[in-house]
Amino acid sequence: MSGPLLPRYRRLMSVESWGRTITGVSLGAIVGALHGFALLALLPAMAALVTGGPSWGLGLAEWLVVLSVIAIVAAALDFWGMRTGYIGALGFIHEIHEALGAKVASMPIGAFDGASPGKYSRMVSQEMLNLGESIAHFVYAVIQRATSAVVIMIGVWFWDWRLGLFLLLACPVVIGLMLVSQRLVARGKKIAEPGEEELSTRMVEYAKCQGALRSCRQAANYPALERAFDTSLRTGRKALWLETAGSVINGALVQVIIVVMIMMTAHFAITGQWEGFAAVITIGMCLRFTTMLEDLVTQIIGIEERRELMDHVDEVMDTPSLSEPEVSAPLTNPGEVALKNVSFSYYEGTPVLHDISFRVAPGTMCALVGPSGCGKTTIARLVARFWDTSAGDVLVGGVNVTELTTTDLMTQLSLVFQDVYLFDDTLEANIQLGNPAASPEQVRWAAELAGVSEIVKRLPAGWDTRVGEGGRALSGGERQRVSIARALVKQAPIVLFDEATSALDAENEANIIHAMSELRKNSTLIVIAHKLETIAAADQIVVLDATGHICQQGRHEELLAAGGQYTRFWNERTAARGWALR
Ligand SMILES: Nc1ncnc2c1ncn2[C@@H]1O[C@H](COP(=O)(O)OP(=O)(O)OP(=O)(O)O)[C@@H](O)[C@H]1O
Repeated sequence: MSGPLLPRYRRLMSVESWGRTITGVSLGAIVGALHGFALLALLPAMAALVTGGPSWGLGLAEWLVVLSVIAIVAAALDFWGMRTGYIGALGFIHEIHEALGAKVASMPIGAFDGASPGKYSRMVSQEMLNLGESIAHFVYAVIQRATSAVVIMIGVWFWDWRLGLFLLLACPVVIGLMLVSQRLVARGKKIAEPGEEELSTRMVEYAKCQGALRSCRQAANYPALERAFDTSLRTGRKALWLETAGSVINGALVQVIIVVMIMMTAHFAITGQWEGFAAVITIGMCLRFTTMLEDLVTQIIGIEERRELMDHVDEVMDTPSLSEPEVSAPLTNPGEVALKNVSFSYYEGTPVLHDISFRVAPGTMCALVGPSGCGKTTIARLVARFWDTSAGDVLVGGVNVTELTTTDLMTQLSLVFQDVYLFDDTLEANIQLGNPAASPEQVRWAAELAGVSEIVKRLPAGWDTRVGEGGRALSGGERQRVSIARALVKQAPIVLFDEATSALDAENEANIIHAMSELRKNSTLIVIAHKLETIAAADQIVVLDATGHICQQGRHEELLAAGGQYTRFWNERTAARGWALR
């Protein structure tokens, strides 16, 4: 979504907050009009002061009363308007957090692919505050200054038509130059932003990958970071030129208006068309008017600078949500998983899976095997509906996953993947996440079985140790054990298990075997299998070739007897293991 900002705010706000914002902005417009009237009233008031007689029907004392009343009323309305506007903006900040949270929860998991975590954290922290500030402060100020300017431009005709005409003619020039200046600033930002983003990503990468960089002797001069620095410097310079040009146009514009106004007024005074005092008053008024215009431009640029933040929010809000039914269709065969003629591509035109069909009966174990990159993990992701298929159907419990609500689908599944993310909380809390209703005994039982208790013994604060963001205080194997314990407490009818590719130590290996046999008692298991023992023990093996087709399917003995890709795969693996053991 693009276009005027106010409607974009509108769609993200509750009726209440929007109402407050509109009240605030309307009060800002009234205050602006009063400021305009006050400035205009200064003209006859000054005339009355100089001549000692009435001007526009009122004497100096009366004009002073008028000015005082305007000042008091404007100050009171200004306070009220700003306060209401700020309350509206605070409501907006609260609501946008909720709206983004709800949106993120309804987005397909695949939509997060490639998005840097920094993008979301920046959006919900600094950017939200800036957007709130924009509506509370900048929009209010723009409306106020713009109304003042309009009132002055109209009112000045009653003072002197020549001045009125000048302001009227100056207006399109002002707006035109303002737009040019604004465009230049915005263009500068657009040019600089990708370079800045790349630089910050490379900086994080540089810090995180120090180990790898040092081992490659690139720690001091990491080429990707140097390139990012150069690009950022180059685009930053370009942006600076454009922004400076914008500011110069802006400043020059105000100066030109001031000079022309002073020259006009001086001309009227010299040619005797105006009294000397009238000329001085007019110059004063014109100076104030130009300051007002300058202010207006600054506020508009402030809003424009925040437009980009609204683009970030809209990008998330416009991401299509996962379509799901209000109520799930009833399961016809709990525990069953079936894929029917499933094809899938992450990017159009580059299919990863082709016409995949297989059925895993409830309570059985299916091993997915095949060369790296053939699509095994993708199959597991489609079962969990991280993405929707390009063609064909995925059925869980006998029902198409698109006919289940996300909550109901997730109730059916436990996911034990390799890239386990743990929350910065205690181990207990991380396991309990699998089933918040699990008793402490159940959590300990799962922890014991998955080998988490072993980890606890080694940690300084035992069960109370926090595992750090993402679980960085634990090794990869340990994190997977926590994930297995989660699956054990959840006791979901179906478990999707991605076996570790790396060699595990004997302790880890034994724990995983135990946990798997426990899971197998009550659940259907789909394992992305790497260990020969797991593969041989499966009730069914689905063999994929490098192109993402199923090339063989059956039990271990049948497949070995049939020859072909599975036999080659098996022989290679057993040979490799034999080689490793010798
Ligand atoms: N999020 C993604 N976006 C685009 N392409 C992807 C994405 N995830 C995987 N792929 C690509 O899809 C193909 C299948 O990947 P997948 O992870 O399913 O393979 P795999 O068989 O599980 O591999 P491995 O055994 O090495 O884990 C690969 O070519 C991979 O590069």
